[in-house]
Amino acid sequence: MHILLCTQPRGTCYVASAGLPDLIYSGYQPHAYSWDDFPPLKDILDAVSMQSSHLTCVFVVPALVRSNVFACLLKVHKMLPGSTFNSLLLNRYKGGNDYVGWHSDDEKLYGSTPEIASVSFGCERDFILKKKSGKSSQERRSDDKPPLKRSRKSSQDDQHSFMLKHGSLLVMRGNTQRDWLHSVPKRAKAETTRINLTFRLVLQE
Ligand SMILES: O=C(O)CCC(=O)C(=O)O
Ligand SMILES: [Fe+2]
Repeated sequence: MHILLCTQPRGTCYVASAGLPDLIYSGYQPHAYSWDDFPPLKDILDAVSMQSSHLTCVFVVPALVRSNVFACLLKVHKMLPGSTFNSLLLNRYKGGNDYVGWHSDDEKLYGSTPEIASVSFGCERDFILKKKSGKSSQERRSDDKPPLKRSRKSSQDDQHSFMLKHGSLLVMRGNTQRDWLHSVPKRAKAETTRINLTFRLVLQE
């Protein structure tokens, strides 16, 4: 698999269906690879988005049945029966120095209430949600400023920390992007690679 490496503090790769508006965030405009460039990712997309009546089709694909990925996709599908996605931002954290800074995925192309299904593989990492301070705060992805502190759920319920383990599924929907920031901070003890797949629906113009 080709991972597009740029100046972000992790590897990223963007895959999207043809004809969608470009994704631009924090000054980055990643090249949109085609699903056909990555057949395994296309299988994953199909599994995540398919209708339940077609679910059995995937069971007969031996490569998927054997893989942990498949169990994960079933989880996504069961939890989000009506959801469809047409783009994927893949993140690769090679070790504890790789991170994503505080941001919200509130780009216009996702609409006002984006649904993001985030599947994680490999090294477990903390994922932190922090309530935005201002009512109309639009703090953007700040990859140049790593979150410094190990966060715990605060007494004001304005911060929550989740350990995203291998095979975990995290879903952000509703007003999550409007009201909350999230980050995956640096972690000295995270020595191995983590791959994170975030499936999103880009609205057609
Ligand atoms: O790696 C993660 O769990 C989060 C990635 C993320 O927030 C993003 O790609 O927008
Ligand atoms: Fe994000």
